[in-house]
Amino acid sequence: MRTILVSGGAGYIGSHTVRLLLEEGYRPVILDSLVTGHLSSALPEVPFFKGDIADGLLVRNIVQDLGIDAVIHFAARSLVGESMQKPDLYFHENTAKTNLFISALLSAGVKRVIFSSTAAAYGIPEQVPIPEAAATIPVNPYGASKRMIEQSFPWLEKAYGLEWISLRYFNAAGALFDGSLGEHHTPETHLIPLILRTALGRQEQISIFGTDYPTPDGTCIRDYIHVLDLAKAHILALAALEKGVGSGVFNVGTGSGHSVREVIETSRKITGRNIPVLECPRRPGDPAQLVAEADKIRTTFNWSPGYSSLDQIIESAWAWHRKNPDGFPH
Ligand SMILES: NC(=O)c1ccc[n+]([C@@H]2O[C@H](COP(=O)([O-])OP(=O)(O)OC[C@H]3O[C@@H](n4cnc5c(N)ncnc54)[C@H](O)[C@@H]3O)[C@@H](O)[C@H]2O)c1
Ligand SMILES: O=c1ccn([C@@H]2O[C@H](COP(=O)(O)OP(=O)(O)O[C@H]3O[C@H](CO)[C@H](O)[C@H](O)[C@H]3O)[C@@H](O)[C@H]2O)c(=O)[nH]1
Repeated sequence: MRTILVSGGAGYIGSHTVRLLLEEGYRPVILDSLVTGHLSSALPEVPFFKGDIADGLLVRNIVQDLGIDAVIHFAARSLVGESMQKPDLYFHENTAKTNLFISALLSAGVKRVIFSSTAAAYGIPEQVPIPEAAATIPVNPYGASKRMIEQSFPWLEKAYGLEWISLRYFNAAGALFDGSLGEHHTPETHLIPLILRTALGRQEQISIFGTDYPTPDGTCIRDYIHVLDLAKAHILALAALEKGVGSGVFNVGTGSGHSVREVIETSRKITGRNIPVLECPRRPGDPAQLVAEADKIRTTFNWSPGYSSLDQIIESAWAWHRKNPDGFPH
């Protein structure tokens, strides 16, 4: 049985991936500082270490004591707006700490890492759908902090034999379908949770950031990917590294996009609730369209999304929000 260290395993995407690792017969181990994560999202049977990825001693002890075979590295700060206000925080938390984390892993003998990257690595895309080979010119420090780590990987591969896969997620969304696990960020900035909070009457209206984009209905288009499909991509990436498929960068998206208005309309249909909207100016830094070209991950890993229709994404997210209007208790 392979033992996988999951940094950020008490966060949104990490907690769903831990569930899938268990189902697929892996032994996950969580390292999380709980800076944005929730202890109550972690299962009691999964070993949990509260600590920082930059704590080299702790990391080496975990690797040695638990016999870590590979790492899935989710732990990061990921608020684009905050990164514009505090770029140094993002280069410290995401870039510097990840570099320390990987050094500690390598010194303890762990060579396989799956890394959470982002569509923000591309910046404003020149073409949509966006292929992995597109230019990467991030337009915010968050995207830059992740891209710098991707740039370090080939050097670490050459020097130390690091085997790495960087997954560039598009818009992670959705939850477990039984409402037992879902998305709880504070502050919440993502579109779907905010729409569903509005459906629950927790906020008066949902703001639409920009109605004058060059898209069919004037609102931004995004490629929403169900968190379980995202989790599956990590499992397949691990298997690929085990088989020696080789390191590289992969988009994780469906290859098709939905506008903000479409997401609101589908949410009205699924919740049966009134969802008032407020049309607002554009949010700075939002590209009109972000849609993945997803051929590389489909052909290399034989991955395909199973739960990423807009209906399935919103149904599952609604199950979580309705059952847990206040999110996780701690
Ligand atoms: N949510 C998205 O749509 C999205 C899109 C693209 C990329 N990503 C990336 O995916 C990853 C997970 O995102 P998420 O939405 O689950 O975020 P999240 O905030 O829910 O989870 C991040 C987890 O990492 C932990 N953490 C942060 N810094 C840490 C540190 N220094 N040491 C130990 N633990 C630490 C937090 O406590 C939290 O549990 C992040 O790297 C994020 O940048 C997310
Ligand atoms: O109240 C809101 C919130 C969002 N939006 C719009 O909804 C779309 C989706 O916005 P999100 O904030 O949910 O997601 P982003 O596309 O901004 O961000 C995602 O993609 C980024 C890459 O650009 C990063 O990877 C980030 O971590 C990830 O959540 C955007 O057009 C945004 O302008 C609204 O209209 N109203």
